[in-house]
Amino acid sequence: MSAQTAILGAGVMGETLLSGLVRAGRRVDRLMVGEKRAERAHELEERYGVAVLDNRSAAEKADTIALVVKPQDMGDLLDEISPVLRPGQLLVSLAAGITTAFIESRVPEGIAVVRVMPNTPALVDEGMAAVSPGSHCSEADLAEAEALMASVGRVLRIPERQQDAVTAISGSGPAYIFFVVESMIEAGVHLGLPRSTSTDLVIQTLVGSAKMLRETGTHPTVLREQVTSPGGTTAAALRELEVHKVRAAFLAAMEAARDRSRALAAGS
Ligand SMILES: NC(=O)C1=CN([C@@H]2O[C@H](COP(=O)(O)OP(=O)(O)OC[C@H]3O[C@@H](n4cnc5c(N)ncnc54)[C@H](OP(=O)(O)O)[C@@H]3O)[C@@H](O)[C@H]2O)C=CC1
Ligand SMILES: O=C(O)[C@@H]1CCC=N1
Repeated sequence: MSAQTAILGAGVMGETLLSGLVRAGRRVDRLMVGEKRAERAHELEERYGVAVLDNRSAAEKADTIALVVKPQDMGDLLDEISPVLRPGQLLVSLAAGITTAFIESRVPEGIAVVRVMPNTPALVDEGMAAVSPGSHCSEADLAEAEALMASVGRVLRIPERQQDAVTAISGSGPAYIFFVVESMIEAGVHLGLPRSTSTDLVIQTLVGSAKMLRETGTHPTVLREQVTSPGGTTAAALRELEVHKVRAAFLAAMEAARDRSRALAAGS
């Protein structure tokens, strides 16, 4: 992996990546952060002991540059750092919607670009990241981006045309799961359980179910059928979920996320 890595944009995702790299044992003197706000820069310096610079200085010094600003800010950021970029550097974009072609069109010819869709479980080293190479990207560049993301979870290599769908599934996915968890906790409270009891029950049920999926490799339909006793409680509940079209709602939600990712690519 390259000697120096810069993270430009230290919000939720940028800090998640930074903290993961530090946890994975990356030397902080090989990490830099680009941040405009003095207060936030101070906070990150205090918390991680990392050098916080202006974007241009960080980009100039780094071998690998992670771009972690909002999609709407990407054009301005690229215009800011483009004058100091040189062939041999690697740009790794974590932004939803933004294509490698867009980035390549804003930086000097020949710079390697990798597009990544990460997710926030990277904060606990259980991230899921999908990576796609741009047009000037070598196998070594792609491996470098994969190694960066592998420090905070699993990595999958995908064609860039699948990135908008991936964003809708694993990028936004944690939010859908948290929404389901919130809903189940509230339902437990409605049924008369203390909030803390309901919360414990729901979280352990989620963790146990996720572990079954991962460790047994059994299809979710089979696992669901194993819980569903004939004429029992689960069947009664699942009937309500079908009546309320929850399956169709998930499909519509993820189509909306996919379409929003495409719209971000178009600059809206
Ligand atoms: N959050 C998530 O779950 C995921 C996010 N992503 C992607 O990660 C990117 C960041 O998202 P997220 O972390 O949630 O957003 P945040 O708003 O939390 O973070 C963006 C950060 O970038 C900073 N920033 C804006 N402009 C610049 C600039 N020119 N130079 C340096 N820093 C800048 C912002 O500072 P300020 O607030 O001062 O403007 C903010 O701290 C997005 O592109 C998003 O699509 C991808 C997958 C999952
Ligand atoms: O909501 C968003 O746009 C970002 C991208 C995927 C998850 N969060």
